[in-house]
Amino acid sequence: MKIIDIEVFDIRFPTSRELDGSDAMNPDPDYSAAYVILKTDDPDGTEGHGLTFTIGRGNELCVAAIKSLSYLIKGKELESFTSDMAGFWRMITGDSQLRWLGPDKGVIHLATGAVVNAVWDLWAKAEQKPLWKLLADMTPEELVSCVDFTYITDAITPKEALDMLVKLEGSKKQRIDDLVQNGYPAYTTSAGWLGYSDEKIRTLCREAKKEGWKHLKMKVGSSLEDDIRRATIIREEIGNEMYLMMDANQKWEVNEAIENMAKLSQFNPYWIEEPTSPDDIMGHATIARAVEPIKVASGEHCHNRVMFKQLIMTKAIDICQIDSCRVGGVNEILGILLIAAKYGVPVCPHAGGVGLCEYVQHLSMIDYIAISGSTENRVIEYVDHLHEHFEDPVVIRDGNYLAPAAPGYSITMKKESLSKYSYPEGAVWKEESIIA
Ligand SMILES: C[C@H](O)[C@@H](O)[C@@H](O)[C@H](O)C(=O)O
Ligand SMILES: [Mg+2]
Repeated sequence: MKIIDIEVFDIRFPTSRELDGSDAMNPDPDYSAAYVILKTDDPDGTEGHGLTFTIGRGNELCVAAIKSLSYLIKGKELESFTSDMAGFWRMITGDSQLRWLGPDKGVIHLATGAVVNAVWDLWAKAEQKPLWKLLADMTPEELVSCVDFTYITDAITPKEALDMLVKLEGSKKQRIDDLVQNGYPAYTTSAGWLGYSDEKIRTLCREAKKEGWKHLKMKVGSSLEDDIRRATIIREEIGNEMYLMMDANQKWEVNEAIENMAKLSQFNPYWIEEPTSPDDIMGHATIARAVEPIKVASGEHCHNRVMFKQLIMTKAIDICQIDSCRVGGVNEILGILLIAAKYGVPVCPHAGGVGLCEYVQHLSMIDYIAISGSTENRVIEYVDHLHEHFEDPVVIRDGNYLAPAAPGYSITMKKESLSKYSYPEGAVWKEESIIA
């Protein structure tokens, strides 16, 4: 199967109108996707779809970067990539001129996420399997051969990775059966957005409890007084049994984070997420020591495996929050999952955004099946937005993600949505400019 053309779309959803997705750092996000379709010469019309997530302005930069990368895959056979997946990833991230824009960070790496994920989607569709199953059916050798170990061999070598996977191989089938039957545990962020009124938070918390959620995440980082008022409301509604997580979205100085968490500890938070700059490894380590037993979580703005390696090896984070497109797609994620498993750090993927729930369910599932072999202390984020735009949206039952069955990486958007939400020419945005 040859990739003969690449289409790229600038898709934006006006979520800022209702303040869905709002937090202390990002008060008015428009959940957006730089969306790519790989067209092939397959007579059945098989396509690979992928996206990278942004929150609105600047999405056009990711679109442009995807176009810049596209010459690396256009006209190539899918098999030439899948026969050496680590080599494919090195090729995409190692272009002698484009690499200068990163390496492995920023807009060019977000674009890499979209392109790499589209190739994985295409492969899974060609094999007629959901992505998690494509990965689950690989031998330990095959799975390890998908990972580029450049710059992480001090944390884990290919041989160590292989030994870890071989140990879990015999019990894989049991975990697959468990997943298919029961799904993978999730937590909800849908009630806790910062821009919601107290009344709305109250209602959504009550509903979340009724729906059977066991974990709920709220936003903090506005004023401490405000955070305390909102946490009081939330605990009143959800009681003391449910886990409550807090997310500061990088708002605080290191010392401020420690002081504020001392005050917020009365609400018994399970973790504090992104307490400070995502690049501040020492700062995270300092906070983690000071706020124990509250855990420190981070990763949605962690741009590559090398940063994750440092955060994990220095025990700066207790919870690793991979983001399916902030890093360069499935290959790099597998490397991070391996590091996290070796050092015993649970992975709880970030999924606030569009399409991220659809993506990360596959990643947690393969982590459970073949890499960490555990769901203990692990939950996938869930947000209740925009799933209706996908052909194969996530399914939640009793607070668990059910294993997707359709072939691919679950990221194919409906044609009508691609057209209606295209920016700025789609109907939704035209309406907006008429109203304005
Ligand atoms: C702007 C976004 O909605 C963020 O608030 C969101 O990704 C958040 O950090 C999360 O953890 O879900
Ligand atoms: Mg977050």
